[in-house]
Amino acid sequence: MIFLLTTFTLLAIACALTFTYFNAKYKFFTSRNVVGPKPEFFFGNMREAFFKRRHFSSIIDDFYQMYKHTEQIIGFYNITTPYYLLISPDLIKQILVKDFKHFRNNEFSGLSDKKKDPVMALNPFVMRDEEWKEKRTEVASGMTQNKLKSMFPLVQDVGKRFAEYIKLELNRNQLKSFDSREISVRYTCDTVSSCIFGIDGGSFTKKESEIISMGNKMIRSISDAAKSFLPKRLMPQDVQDFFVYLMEEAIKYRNNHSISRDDFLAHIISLKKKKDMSEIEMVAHGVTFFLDGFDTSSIGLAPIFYELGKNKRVQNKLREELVTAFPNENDVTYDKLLDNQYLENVIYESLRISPPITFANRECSENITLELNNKKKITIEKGEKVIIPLISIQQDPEYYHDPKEFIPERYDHGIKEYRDKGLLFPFGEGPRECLGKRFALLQVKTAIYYIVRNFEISVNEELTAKNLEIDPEELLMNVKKGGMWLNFKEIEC
Ligand code: HEM
Repeated sequence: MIFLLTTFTLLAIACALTFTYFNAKYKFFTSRNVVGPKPEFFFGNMREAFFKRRHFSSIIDDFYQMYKHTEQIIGFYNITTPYYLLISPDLIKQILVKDFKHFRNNEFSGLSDKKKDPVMALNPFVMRDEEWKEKRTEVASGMTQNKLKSMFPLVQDVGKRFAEYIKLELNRNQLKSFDSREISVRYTCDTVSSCIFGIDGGSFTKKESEIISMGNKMIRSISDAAKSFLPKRLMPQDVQDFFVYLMEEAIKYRNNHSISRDDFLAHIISLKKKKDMSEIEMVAHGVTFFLDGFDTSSIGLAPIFYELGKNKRVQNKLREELVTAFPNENDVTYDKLLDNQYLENVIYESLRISPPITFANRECSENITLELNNKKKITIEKGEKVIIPLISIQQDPEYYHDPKEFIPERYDHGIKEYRDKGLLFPFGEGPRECLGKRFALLQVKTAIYYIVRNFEISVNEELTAKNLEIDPEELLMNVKKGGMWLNFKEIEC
């Protein structure tokens, strides 16, 4: 009896303490006079994301819709962690650009442990403060216009092989449907393999190439670690060994064959000489390029094919534009392809509707007081977290008429206008903007060119969900549940 009573009392105390703990946590925003949705015990405002019923960004979008007419900034809880959600484009620009020094790190900064995870810890995405600045500059200087120009023939070669691959598959089976993401991964994997390691990734000749399976293993491991928000090893040892080996072989090959090319590998080799860089640092730069160039770019490319498949008017107009601008294969130059306005509009319109990264986040590094329109002031303190709902802004009917519709002509007067107003930022904004933006655009434009010139694309409505949703299993990335299935018909033009 005494035992039962003691157990019962201890349980009651534990419950009371837990309840008090959660309650205290949920006073964070009320104590600061910041409004937001009411949290519920344990889950905060993220019950559906916790059970993977909905994607984090869809839930954030509900909050955005709830408060967009009344607030510039609100607060919500992920379990017990408070997050500020920025609603006003002006405030977003302020935090990403003007007050960057107060928000120079993102939440994933410091996620990986330098000793356990030497390669991933050197990726600018997870680095902080001065170290971040140094590494970002090192990677960015390997992606200048000149270097990208010298990589263009390599990307072009993969673009041609991409079209050949689809033709070959269609010859085998005319009725075959392709998962847009799956074919996009094959293409992006081979472009980065060629540009960084100087190798053929084999994505168009093998069912699953080794480099794709290593890339996928790395992505799974990062995603698991990010979900737990604990410092963990992001890159499994066998994946690290694989990339170390690739880098060693690439450098050996280049030295033994006296190849001189102004590309990313040449940049890494020159950094080694200049800065006495270790082998791991060299591999880390290669992996930074590989990781996003393979994964994020494919997530950005897949919906472009899908939108073109759904919108025959835009697809035909784009094809006509490309045929007029590039009557012959020799006319396809780096400058002309990158300058093609309609192609750029098509890409940005798809990135507006389906940005691969649906929200950006920042961690406050120096206290700051924000003055809001209603004269209210909010102080965000060091260590506190802020979310920028990229996808919600980009789909807000207040800023875009028919926001779900794919209308590249919206940018006929320029994309800059939307960017300047803080309404279009699929690559983020400010000093921490996507480091590979220029390479990504080159990669995506080349793929679209070769596919649209060679095929008529249509959506397989039977295999593709009517209302495409973001897969709730994904933490950050906008991968569509069930995939986007496409049919291709070879054409001559
Ligand atoms: C369509 C393709 C891509 C999209 C839409 C995209 C988008 C983004 C976004 C939204 C961010 C976060 C920006 C922020 O927090 O403000 C980011 C960061 C980053 N991206 Fe990309 N990205 C793409 C491709 C690439 C490629 C090809 C590379 C490398 C070659 C790359 C390298 C990076 C790196 C290193 C960061 C972290 C930058 C930092 O924290 O300083 N991305 N990207």
